[in-house]
Amino acid sequence: MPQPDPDLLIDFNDVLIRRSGVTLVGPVSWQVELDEKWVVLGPNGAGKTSLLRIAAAEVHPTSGTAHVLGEVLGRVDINELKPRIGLSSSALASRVPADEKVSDLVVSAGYGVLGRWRERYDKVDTDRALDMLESLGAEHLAARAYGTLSEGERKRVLIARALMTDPELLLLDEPAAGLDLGGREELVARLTHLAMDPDSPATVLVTHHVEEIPPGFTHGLLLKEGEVVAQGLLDTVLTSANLSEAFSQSIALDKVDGRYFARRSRLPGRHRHR
Ligand SMILES: Nc1ncnc2c1ncn2[C@@H]1O[C@H](COP(=O)(O)OP(=O)(O)OP(=O)(O)O)[C@@H](O)[C@H]1O
Repeated sequence: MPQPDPDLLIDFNDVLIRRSGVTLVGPVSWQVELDEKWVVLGPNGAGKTSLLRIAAAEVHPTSGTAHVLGEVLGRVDINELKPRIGLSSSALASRVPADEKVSDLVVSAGYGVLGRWRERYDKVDTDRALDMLESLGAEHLAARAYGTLSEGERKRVLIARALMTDPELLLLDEPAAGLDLGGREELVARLTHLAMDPDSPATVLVTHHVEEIPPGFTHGLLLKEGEVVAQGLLDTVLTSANLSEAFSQSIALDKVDGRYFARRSRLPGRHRHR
């Protein structure tokens, strides 16, 4: 087996997941480098979350080779790998107890647990948790119970938690899902700030919507029915032709101030008068 490239945080070669004889995603070959911010985009059921779960070291591929942070999945102790990966997902969100205090939820990531674990945490850790909350505009929520937060506040708190361990790789699965316009725009602004920070980790953001892509993201992987439609630099991947192929309808795409906006386009000639 070839030696892992130290500059590649994700290095998948012909990775495929099959369950009950059905291919969920793959074969996908995909490389993510140190300073890259990727968007994984595609319609419902395209295999985005399945791919992200391999990157999060939560599942092994059925076939192909997956290196994550230079380690081969299947050979490395996943418990050693996980603190190096920051993950925010709805699956994780649904496991947070409603009475969990926000500051405890964030600080406990540093101890590799969900929920309060120690009676007292080290001051350096509680300070860092507050810093992470502040970077997501959520420091005022530190003393609140998680169950009392709005959807947008929960998303930002979970991203603060994902950043707590200073991960080498940040994985965000549909961070804007369920947010209203204001909440989405607030989150996009925070993620833009993060993406522009030269010290921020390599990031993979999964979404269905091009409107949720923060400026500063560099690369895209477009999936349809488990297969790659296009991948590479974001502007070359996000085209009307590629989106139309992925979403199986004619899509028009605009880019304004670094943001993307998509809509269904009229079929050619349909509106013409004879
Ligand atoms: N354990 C499983 N057994 C069988 N099929 C599964 C399993 N897990 C996922 N699938 C199927 O695999 C396909 C890909 O699912 P996945 O969640 O990766 O897609 P997705 O692109 O993230 O979708 P969405 O945008 O709707 O969240 C879907 O058709 C889903 O029903």
